[in-house]
Amino acid sequence: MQKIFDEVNSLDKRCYEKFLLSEDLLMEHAASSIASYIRENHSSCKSILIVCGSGNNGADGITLARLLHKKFDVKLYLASNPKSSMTQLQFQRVEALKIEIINELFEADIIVDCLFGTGLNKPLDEKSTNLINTLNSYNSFKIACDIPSGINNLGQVQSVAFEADITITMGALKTSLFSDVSKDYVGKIIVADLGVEREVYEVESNKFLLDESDMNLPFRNKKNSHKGSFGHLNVVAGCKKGAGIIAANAAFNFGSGLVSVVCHENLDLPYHLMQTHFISENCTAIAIGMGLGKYETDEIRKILNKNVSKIIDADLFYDELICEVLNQEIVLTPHPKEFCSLLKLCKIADIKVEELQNNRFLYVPMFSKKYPKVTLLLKGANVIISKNEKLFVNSFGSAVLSKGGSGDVLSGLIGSLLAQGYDCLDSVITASLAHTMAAKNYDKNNYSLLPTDLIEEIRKL
Ligand SMILES: NC(=O)C1=CN([C@@H]2O[C@H](COP(=O)(O)OP(=O)(O)OC[C@H]3O[C@@H](n4cnc5c(N)ncnc54)[C@H](O)[C@@H]3O)[C@@H](O)[C@H]2O)[C@@H](O)CC1
Ligand SMILES: [K+]
Repeated sequence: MQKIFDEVNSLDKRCYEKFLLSEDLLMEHAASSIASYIRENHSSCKSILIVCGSGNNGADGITLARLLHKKFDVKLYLASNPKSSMTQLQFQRVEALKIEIINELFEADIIVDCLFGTGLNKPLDEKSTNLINTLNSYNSFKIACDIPSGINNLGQVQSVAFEADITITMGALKTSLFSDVSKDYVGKIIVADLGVEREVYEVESNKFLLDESDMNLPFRNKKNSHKGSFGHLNVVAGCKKGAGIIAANAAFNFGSGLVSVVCHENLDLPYHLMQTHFISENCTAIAIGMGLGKYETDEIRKILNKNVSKIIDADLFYDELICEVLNQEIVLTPHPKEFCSLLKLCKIADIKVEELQNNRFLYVPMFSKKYPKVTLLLKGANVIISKNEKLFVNSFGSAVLSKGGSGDVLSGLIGSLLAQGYDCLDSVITASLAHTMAAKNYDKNNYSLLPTDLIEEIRKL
């Protein structure tokens, strides 16, 4: 996993003070990283348009123009006059080289967006909005320097933002790149070193971006085993029984030795799933909430107080009963609307979904601080997992998963690992990665995925 930071100004400052690197040197490395990327990946392209603002993001762009001059047909567009001292210095350097400054935008082979970086501190005016809209309308390959212009430090987009194919971000990963809104703008993200290795530049952080290698699949490492060695998950099926059956099916395919669906009515289940009317004596984990609908409160309370690992989803986020278990080691997997209800029930905030979506990295830590034993997974374009003030982002999700039943599969995967003895955080991290990797491997199209297709891909991981 890789560290994520809310801000990097203090890390830049640490570089000046601790390693005696100058701002000029850092900027040279920033621009050099973009130049190397272009030389290595787009050597056959001819024209490059670099669009610069008045601050140091613009200065990165002006420096880049100098580095690529002569190798490519480089044109600089200055959206406003160089303001920061670094921008002015870099500008004098390109003037000395007679690099062409243009007043009209055009569809170059590559566009590099250096309009605003981390210094964006107010809404875009009409001129900047129009400029970004024009750049977005071009078919050029689009590179964002540090962060696509228009995304602020909270990962919010007020009107428009540059739609990058790739973002080359300076020094370290920033939280703002991983808001749900940012997902449509950042493209692929790579980190540029600023004169020292990344591990030297970075300090401690409690936020992490998950990599594929963080997925710890339940491969068997003991030969002497039987079905009881891999746990028994009970999935409580409610009114909408399909949800529970999907979860149970996913759980069985993800390695749980036994899976039972708990339901008072007799169900017609696939042969590998068992049915029980009450929680099994030997169950090692419970999944509850999906498709639950109306139910007997006392019965659910009894299940929630059973001393085994639990994953709770869906309908229970609208019931005050949930507040009774928040001091247990449990897993909660709400989508944004359910999380808003949960925040209200536990008196943290009374907010609408839009407010949450604009501030996911604010409300998730608030919840975790109040309930450190809970492992929370907030669904979204970029899934956020949090436990005891540590936060993990899974950015592998895609629109393929935006279908009914995907969440039930995820609950089943988490339940399966809990039943097999994983702790809450490990279950959630591995299940979430497996869920998104399976969706990524589904190669038909991005609209037709069925829960059964997803489970089929899980089987192939
Ligand atoms: N500090 C350093 O050592 C380094 C900084 N670097 C670059 O510097 C960037 C940050 O530079 P700055 O702090 O100068 O900020 P920016 O270059 O992001 O922009 C700030 C400038 O834009 C103006 N501005 C902000 N919002 C505006 C809006 N909505 N409409 C019009 N004007 C607006 C500000 O008044 C200021 O002049 C980073 O994103 C990165 O690209 C990199 O070169 C790496 C090293
Ligand atoms: K930018």
